[in-house]
Amino acid sequence: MTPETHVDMINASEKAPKERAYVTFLAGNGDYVKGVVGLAKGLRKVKSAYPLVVAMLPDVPEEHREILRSQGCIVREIEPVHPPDSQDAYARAYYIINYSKLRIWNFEEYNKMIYLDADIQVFGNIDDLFDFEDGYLHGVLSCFCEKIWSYTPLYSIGYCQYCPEKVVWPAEMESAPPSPYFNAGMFVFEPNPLTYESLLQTLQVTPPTPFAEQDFLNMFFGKVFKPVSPVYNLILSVLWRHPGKVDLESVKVVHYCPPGSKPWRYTGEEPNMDREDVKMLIKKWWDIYNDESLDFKPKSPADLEATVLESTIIASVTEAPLSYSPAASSAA
Ligand SMILES: O=c1ccn([C@@H]2O[C@H](COP(=O)(O)OP(=O)(O)O[C@H]3O[C@H](CO)[C@H](O)[C@H](O)[C@H]3O)[C@@H](O)[C@H]2O)c(=O)[nH]1
Ligand SMILES: O[C@H]1[C@H](O)[C@@H](O)[C@H](O)[C@@H](O)[C@H]1O
Ligand SMILES: [Mn+2]
Repeated sequence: MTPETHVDMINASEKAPKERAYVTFLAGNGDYVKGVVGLAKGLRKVKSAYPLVVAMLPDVPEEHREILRSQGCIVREIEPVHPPDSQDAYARAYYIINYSKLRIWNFEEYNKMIYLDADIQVFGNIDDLFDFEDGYLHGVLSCFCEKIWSYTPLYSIGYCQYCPEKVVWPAEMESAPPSPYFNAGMFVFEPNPLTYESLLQTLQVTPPTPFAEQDFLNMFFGKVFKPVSPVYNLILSVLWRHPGKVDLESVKVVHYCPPGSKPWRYTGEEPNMDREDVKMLIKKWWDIYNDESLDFKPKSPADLEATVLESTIIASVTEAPLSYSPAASSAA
């Protein structure tokens, strides 16, 4: 290889130390692939120095993998992780999808990664999160105010981590206030084979709970969780549940979590979806998604080939496609 060709081949991912990457997760043949494309373009827009790995289940069609490779993503197939007990087919699909996320702890060639859900968009550079203290799992607190939490005693007394001072903890309540609980749509973690094995073994003796891997990860990493500012994962509903808590101007990451807020399915009909701030954030997501100048542009055919080559297959298991709808997250 001549020095010139080498210079030609350098792209953002090659300039960065190999051992850091963003990672997202994709399952099924539905429209979450649009979320991943949007995220890849968003990371490019804010000039992230690190590549985006897409951990995906075998049921993601080749056509979608191709779209992601052409957007510069590193495609990595993962084996589904099955929940310990048998549930009905619908709940089972929900648990398999969410627990499979645990495979990312096995991405040993990286020593630090930032996980982002596919329904997340970055509006500011968050590479600084990689420099947060090693040995901890960094994430943003969940808000307990949405109806999806109504099965918990927390919800019935109106307790939320965003305003703990609002509720005096009732003496008759059996338990103490919960320890800090993070939203599993964004977290900074360190892949490690021992942690990975321990995660999978612990999962096999842990009965599934409604928030699946989010509950599980909170339990598993409880002692090493460090909360970071909500600007690194603004759960959209915090805008109306805790107005004034987060300054939209300073927000770097938006999580289109509440029902009806996935930008690629947005109709504006669900509760709160007609708010001006929500409409503005939906538009900003589409502006990035539609911006052709943010498409991945390999500097040379060799550059494209390098991206494709990095997309190695970890494991391939032939399984019947999973059927899942996000509504299951509340029903499970
Ligand atoms: O059919 C699907 C469903 C989900 N996903 C992936 O799984 C992620 C999690 O799903 P949602 O974003 O729809 O879930 P929510 O953000 O609404 O719910 C929250 O709870 C979930 C578990 O109930 C997860 O922990 C999630 O990270 C957390 O933010 C998606 O972003 C996407 O990356 C798919 O690829 N295909
Ligand atoms: O904070 C969020 C929020 O409350 C969502 O409604 C719920 O889906 C998530 O699981 C949670 O982490
Ligand atoms: Mn999400």
